[in-house]
Amino acid sequence: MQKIIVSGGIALNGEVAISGAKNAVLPILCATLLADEPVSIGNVPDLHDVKTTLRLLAELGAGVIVQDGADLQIDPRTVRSHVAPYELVKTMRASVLVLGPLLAKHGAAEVSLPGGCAIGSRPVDLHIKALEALGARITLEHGFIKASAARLRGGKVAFDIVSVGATENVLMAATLADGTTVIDNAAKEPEIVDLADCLVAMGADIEGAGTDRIVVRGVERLHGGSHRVVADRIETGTFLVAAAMTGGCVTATHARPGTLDTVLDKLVEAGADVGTRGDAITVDMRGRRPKAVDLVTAPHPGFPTDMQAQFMAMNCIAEGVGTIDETIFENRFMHVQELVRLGAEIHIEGNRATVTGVPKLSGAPVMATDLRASASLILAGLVAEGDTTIDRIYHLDRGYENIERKLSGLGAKIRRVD
Ligand SMILES: CC(=O)N[C@H]1[C@@H](OP(=O)(O)OP(=O)(O)OC[C@H]2O[C@@H](n3ccc(=O)[nH]c3=O)[C@H](O)[C@@H]2O)O[C@H](CO)[C@@H](O)[C@@H]1O
Ligand SMILES: C=C(OP(=O)(O)O)C(=O)O
Repeated sequence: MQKIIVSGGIALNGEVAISGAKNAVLPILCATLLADEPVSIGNVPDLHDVKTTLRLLAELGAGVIVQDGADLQIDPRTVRSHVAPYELVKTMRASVLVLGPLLAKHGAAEVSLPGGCAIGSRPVDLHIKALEALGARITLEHGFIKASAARLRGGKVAFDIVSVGATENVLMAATLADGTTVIDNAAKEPEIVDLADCLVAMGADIEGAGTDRIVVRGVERLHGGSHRVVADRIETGTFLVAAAMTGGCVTATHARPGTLDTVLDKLVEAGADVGTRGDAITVDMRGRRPKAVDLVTAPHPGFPTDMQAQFMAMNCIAEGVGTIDETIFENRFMHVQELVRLGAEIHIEGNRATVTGVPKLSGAPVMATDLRASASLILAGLVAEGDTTIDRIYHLDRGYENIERKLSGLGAKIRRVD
C-alpha cells in the first residue's frame, strides 16, 4: 500500500494552482443525468472520487468522454439502468446523489445505502423525506433505497437541519418536477451555488441558491450545456494553512477568495498577513509562529468542518491554547490520536478539542483515517522534526489532486512510496 513520507522543517514559498472543487464536481456529474443532451464539464479535478463517479455514470449507461484532461463530456442519452450498486457506492458517499436525478428523469432509482464512515454515522433520512415531499414512493430493501414516481410534483421541503447533500438531491430532482418546489433551511455552501449554476446552464429555473430558501420551477426537459467547476475552497484553505504553519508565504492562484471568508479571518487571527487579488490569495507568515485560534464548525457561511482538522494541526504548533468545537459530525476527531503520536497536546471532551500549542512536533509513522485527517497529518509532518510516514493515503487521493507535486513545488520535502 502506498505511503507518503514528509520531511519537516521547510517554510513553504511560492505559487500553487488550485483545482476544481471535489464537492462541486461530484453533484454536477450526477446532475448531467437529468439532461436530454450531452453536457460538458470543465475544470474537473483528477481525483479518485471523480473516477468512482464516472464509473457509476458509465455503469448506468451514460457515455463518458474525456476531452482534454480536465474537460469532460457526459452523454446521458444512453442511460438504461437506474441501479447504483453497493460496490461503487460504498467507497464514496456522494454517489447517493444519483438518487434525485435518476428518479426525476427515469421515474425510478435504486441506490445502495452508503456505508457508515469514519467521521460519523451520516444517515440519508433527510434526502428520503425531501424526495417524498415531491411525491416519490421510497422503501428501504436489502440495503437499497428504492424510489419511484411517475412524475415528481413540486412541493414544500423544510429541512430540520442543514444538509448539503439532501439540498443537492432535492434541488436536482425538483428541476424536472411538475410545478414549483420551495426548499427552506437549504444549505448555502458555494458548491450548492455552483450546482445551481450548472443546472441553470442546462435550462433549469432556480432562484435563491446560496440563500436558505431556494425556489425551483420545474421544467419539461433539461438540455445540454457547459459548465466550469468552481475552485476548491478546502484545497485552497489547506495550502494556506500549510503556508501559515511553516512560517512561509504562499499564493493560491485560480482560487475563489469569496468562498473562504471565515477561513481567511481565522488565518488573520492566527497572525498571518492575508491578501487577495482577483482569483489569487496570499498568506504570509514569514518569521512568525502562528497564534492558537478558537473555532466552531458550522454550515456555510460558518467555519467549514472540512477545514477543522487542518486548523487543529496548526493549533498543535501555535502559541497558546485553542479550542475547536465540531458541531457537524459526531466523530470527526479521528486525527487527534495521530497528531498526539507526533507530540501534540490535545484534550477532548465531548465535541470540543482543546489544543495546547507545543514549540515542535517530532516525526513518526501515522495512519490516515479520513480525507481531511490525512491532510492534517501532512501539515503536521511539514513542521515536525524528522520524517513523518503517513499510511492509508487512499483517503487523500479521494479529494486532493497531486498534493505531493503541489507541495513539492512550494519547496516541501514530500514523496510517495509503494
Ligand atoms: C460530497 C460532499 O459535498 N461532502 C460534503 C457534504 O457532505 P454531506 O452532504 O454528506 O453532509 P451533510 O451536510 O448532509 O451533513 C450535515 C449533517 O447532517 C446530518 N444528516 C445529513 C443527511 C441526512 O439525511 N441526515 C442527517 O442527519 C449528517 O450526519 C451531518 O451531521 O457536506 C459536509 C458538511 O459541510 C462536508 O463535510 C462534506 O465534505
Ligand atoms: C467529508 C468529506 O467528503 P465526503 O462527504 O465525500 O466524505 C470531505 O470532503 O471532507
